[in-house]
Amino acid sequence: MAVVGSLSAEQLRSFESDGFLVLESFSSEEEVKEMRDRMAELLDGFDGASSSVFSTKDHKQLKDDYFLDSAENISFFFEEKAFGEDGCLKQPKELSINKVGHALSELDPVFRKFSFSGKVCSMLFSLGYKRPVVIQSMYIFKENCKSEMQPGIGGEVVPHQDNSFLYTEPPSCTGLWLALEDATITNGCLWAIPGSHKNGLKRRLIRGENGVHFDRPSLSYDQKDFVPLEVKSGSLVVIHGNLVHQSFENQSPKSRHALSLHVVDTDGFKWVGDNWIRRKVALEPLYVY
Ligand SMILES: O=C(O)CCC(=O)C(=O)O
Ligand SMILES: [Fe+2]
Repeated sequence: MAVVGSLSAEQLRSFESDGFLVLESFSSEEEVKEMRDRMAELLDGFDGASSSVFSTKDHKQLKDDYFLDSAENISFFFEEKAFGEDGCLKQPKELSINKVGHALSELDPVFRKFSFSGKVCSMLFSLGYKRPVVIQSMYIFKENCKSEMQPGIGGEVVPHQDNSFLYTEPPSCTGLWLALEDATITNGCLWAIPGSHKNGLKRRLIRGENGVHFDRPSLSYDQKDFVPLEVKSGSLVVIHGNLVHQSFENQSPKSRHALSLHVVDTDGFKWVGDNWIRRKVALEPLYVY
């Protein structure tokens, strides 16, 4: 496949210097709607019987087979706050879901179409990818609860670097975060520390015999170093694998849907065996250069 790079020298400089880049109007309204409608359909078909709470604060559930198996299927994860003391959902399942993942790009035709699109490929080509694969794809809801009784069900994502979770030797992960709704400070937009990608990878999540653990304790970051990345629906945020980023709870009555793809290179880069994702079937590359 012939690919040409779509990023300008100025955009590449900005990415190099900040560790992130916002591409406005990357997706059209129709494309965004198609993905949102498709997710509504997938949720409709989900019975809620088999699922797992997902929280970045508590890594116990990562041991859960449901999570580990989700590397190669389309799984549904509930918000921590979604359940009452009786163990029942406090509100309809559409408002209780944290995310759906982690092989949407591989298995679902609508998300696959976006992931393999010419514009995604040419952007990755600009970044130097030779044989990129979407190693992880997820639809993040960060839902409001549409009730004044319990605002902010959409949970926080604590500060992290994506290379901690998706490690190649040498590191090659880039996050492609597509806003499927406007993301603002009040509904839990991304926040990042500009330039933090230059300070190296601080820790890794290791999959061992008995589930997963971090090899080092978490670092504390100064909140005043983070800048908010408020973006319009359809904007793509390109995230360097070592960039420190986070998001807060949704404190607003508006949801904040997003599609997050994580790409690694498979030409000259080795997917290490102790990553949480251990694929039985190799992924199809977006292109081969
Ligand atoms: O959507 C969020 O709030 C966080 C997403 C994230 O950390 C990522 O896509 O790498
Ligand atoms: Fe991330």
